[in-house]
Amino acid sequence: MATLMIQGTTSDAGKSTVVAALCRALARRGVSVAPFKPQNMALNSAVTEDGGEIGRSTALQAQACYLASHSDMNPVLLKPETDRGAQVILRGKVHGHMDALDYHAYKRTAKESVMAAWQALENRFDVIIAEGAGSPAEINLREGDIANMGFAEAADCPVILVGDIDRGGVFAQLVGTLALLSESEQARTKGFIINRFRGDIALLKPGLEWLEERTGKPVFGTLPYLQGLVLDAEDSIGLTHAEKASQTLNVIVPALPRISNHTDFDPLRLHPQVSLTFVGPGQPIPAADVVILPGSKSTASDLAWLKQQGWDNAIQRHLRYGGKVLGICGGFQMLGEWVDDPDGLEGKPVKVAGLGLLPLTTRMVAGKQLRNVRGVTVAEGVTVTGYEIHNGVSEGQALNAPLFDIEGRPEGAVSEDGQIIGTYLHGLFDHPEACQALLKQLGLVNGEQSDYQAHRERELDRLADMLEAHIDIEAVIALIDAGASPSQ
Ligand SMILES: NC(=O)CC[C@H](N)C(=O)O
Repeated sequence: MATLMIQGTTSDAGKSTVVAALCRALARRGVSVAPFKPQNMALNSAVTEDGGEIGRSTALQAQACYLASHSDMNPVLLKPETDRGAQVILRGKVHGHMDALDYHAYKRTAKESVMAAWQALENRFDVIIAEGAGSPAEINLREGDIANMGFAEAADCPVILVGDIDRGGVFAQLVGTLALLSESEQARTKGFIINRFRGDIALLKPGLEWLEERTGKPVFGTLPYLQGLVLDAEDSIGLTHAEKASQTLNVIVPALPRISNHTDFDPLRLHPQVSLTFVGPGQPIPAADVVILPGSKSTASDLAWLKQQGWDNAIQRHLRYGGKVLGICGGFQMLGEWVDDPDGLEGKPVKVAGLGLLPLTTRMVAGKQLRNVRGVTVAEGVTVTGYEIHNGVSEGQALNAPLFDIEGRPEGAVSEDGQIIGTYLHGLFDHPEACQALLKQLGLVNGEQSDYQAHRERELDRLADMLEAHIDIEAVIALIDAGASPSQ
């Protein structure tokens, strides 16, 4: 039983990717390994096999280990609902809503859950690859920390620090981060990984030697910038998309302030016949074949945002021109007549008018619905898989014409003219046949099959290959075996 923690000098330094790569590299060598992220802040979540909710990036790392995901792999998940408050998920279950100050105080209690979850994993697996959050040098958040060094110290595990050279200033990132750590934290930091390097490594060499000399710690390797990597993102939306050979179906998605599970769209980003564009605030809304309203952590406030941006009128115009609209989860709720949140589960108590495109109303009720599902499309009987994460319960006539049949339970809605479609299912494009069938319903008549699951598996292997080629993995394994002993 041994734990290694990967921390980063900044958010988005590539920790999740390094952890996924390391997990796959070790798992395919036959090591019994599991991922662990003590605390994550993200609106992309997954339903675990034990019926809990964790960050998607951790669920992907579980897949990298050939494991089903488990709530213990990410015991604290913070899902921001406003700029200052978040829903706190503890070991897979909703604990409540807290603002930043309350949470800071609550961390001491949360730490017990974090350590209990880690213990449970340690009992099941030989190696745990833990992932930090943000940077360990956030000195204002250091007290009672559970996300980075607070966990590493409690678990007494070694740490590797990842710096992102693509942002520039990587030596300052690494040396500066180290300088801000306490002596014991510095000692447990056993070396570095430089991420996202492009160019001639010969030019970087003198810098790496300087870094090793200056800190007395090794650089385990320098990872290249990976082009076109599409894997479940932790939170931020990568707005670029590769050029497509033939652009057939133009899909636009408003980048809602509280968009949740935008990973639903990854299969579309990769699909050779789909051009997917996220439209941000203030951007003109381009002409499109399909508008998809994504999931939202705060349906009512995102709906207000949508109206402020003029999307309600744009969608009406889009429909008049024969376009189609798909709403997923929060987006589905927005398509109805009312969204009612009497207890303020997602902010303040409100009742707001929806877009009025489907005869249904939604009420937010306590007790989150969390489930992985499997069913068929009503139109063609094609297999679909997905998962549900929502408080809302919808009612109304629209539900009499469902989109899916989930083992006898009608799910979603299709308008009479087929222009407006809604569903609570996330991950609905993941299954290749479902993706093809749904794109057909959205207007792509001769759609090819695009297998996103197979893509994910290939990408994980590609990541592990890349890691093996550029990192001294034997040294990393030796570090895992040695633990946090004061070797340097
Ligand atoms: N995942 C979602 O889009 C959730 C929708 C909404 N916030 C609810 O909880 O019902």
